[in-house]
Order: sequence, then structure tokens, then C-alpha cells
Amino acid sequence: MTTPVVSIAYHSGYGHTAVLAEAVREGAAEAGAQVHLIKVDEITDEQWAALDGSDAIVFGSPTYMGTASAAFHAFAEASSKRWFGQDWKDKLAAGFTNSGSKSGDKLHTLQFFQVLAAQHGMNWVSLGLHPGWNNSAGSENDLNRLGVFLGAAAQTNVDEGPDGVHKADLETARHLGRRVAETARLFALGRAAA
Ligand SMILES: Cc1cc2nc3c(=O)[nH]c(=O)nc-3n(C[C@H](O)[C@H](O)[C@H](O)COP(=O)(O)O)c2cc1C
Repeated sequence: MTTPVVSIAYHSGYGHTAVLAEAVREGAAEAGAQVHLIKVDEITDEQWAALDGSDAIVFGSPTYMGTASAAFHAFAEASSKRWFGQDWKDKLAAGFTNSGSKSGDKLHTLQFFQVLAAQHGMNWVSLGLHPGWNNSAGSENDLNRLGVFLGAAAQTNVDEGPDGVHKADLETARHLGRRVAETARLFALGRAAA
């Protein structure tokens, strides 16, 4: 069976986004992927090589001041070395973010990830879930409770630590990891058959 390689390139200032990154990792591993979990603020040459060898890269960052964190932006700028040769062209990309407010302008962070992926010539994998918690039978425990299509979005109360990351958001992140791994497998099989 084809084993897709999925990397999760993320930053977390205070540990909340790290919990989501772990959920994405679990989902991708459940779907049979080999997974690299990479902290972009400590990235090594070996980890850059792991990104180069991946079928899919999932970008993750907290939303700070309405966009990805400065540490994630530094990583994005450093990835310009890969951009010159379009080294990541045709890989899959996806994203997740977390914020203190229910919206918190998270959409902008996910759109930044999507533009980053497009600059690299990557193919974006959306969340692939209907919005939850949008009718009288729904609840905050629904998958995709924040109703975002572009990627996995989470909200954590600003007075709570990483243990306070909402279980529905963790499930949503796990779903994204599974979906990315499954899509990467389909792409690898298609490439082999072409
Ligand atoms: C510098 C800074 C800027 C922030 N900006 C936003 C923001 O624009 N919108 C929002 O909802 N929360 C904002 N927050 C809250 C964080 O997104 C939230 O605390 C998140 O859980 C932090 O994740 P982390 O522990 O992975 O860093 C900000 C926090 C910091 C420290």
C-alpha cells in the first residue's frame, strides 16, 4: 500500500496550537501516513529536507494580530529558498489555526496559508466538512463548530491553557489530518498510474 508522507509545519507560542498540531498528526497517522511534526521556530536542515520529501504539508499557527504569528511568517519567508526552484510544486497543502476570539480574524490566517501554498504551486486541501452548530439541533460539540471551510479553525478561551482547547476543535483538526493523508494517497496512486 502507498504510504503518503505528511508534514505538519507549525508554530505555537503558548502551547494551544501545539495541541491541535498533535490532533492533525493523529488523524494523518490513523489514515496510514508517515508524519513529521515540525516546529517552524526550531526547524533544522533535516526537517527542511523532510518537508522537501513530503507529499503534503499542513501549515499551522495561532492567529496573532489577525494573521499567522511572526515566527510562522519567518518560516514562510525562509521557504522562499524553495520557491525559487518551485521545489514544493504539486505537493498538497492545508492549514489550521487557533485564536482567543470566536472569529478573531482566523480566516485571514488560513487565507495567508492558502496564498503561501499557491506561491509554491501547491494544491490546497479544504476542510471538507459541513458547518456545525448552525441550527437549533446543533451544539458547540459539533465538528467544524465554527463553520470554516478553508481549514481547521479552533477557538480557545484566553484565560485557559492548552488543556482548554475545545474537544470539537481537536476532532475537527483530526479530521483534517485524515483528509490530507487520504488525499495524498489518492494523488500518489494517480501519479503512479499516469
Ligand atoms: C501577540 C498576540 C496576538 C493575538 N492576536 C489575536 C487575534 O488577532 N485574534 C484573536 O482572536 N486572538 C488573538 N490572540 C490570542 C491567541 O490567538 C490565543 O491565545 C491562542 O490560543 C494562542 O495560541 P498558542 O498558545 O498556540 O500561541 C493573540 C495572542 C497574542 C499573544
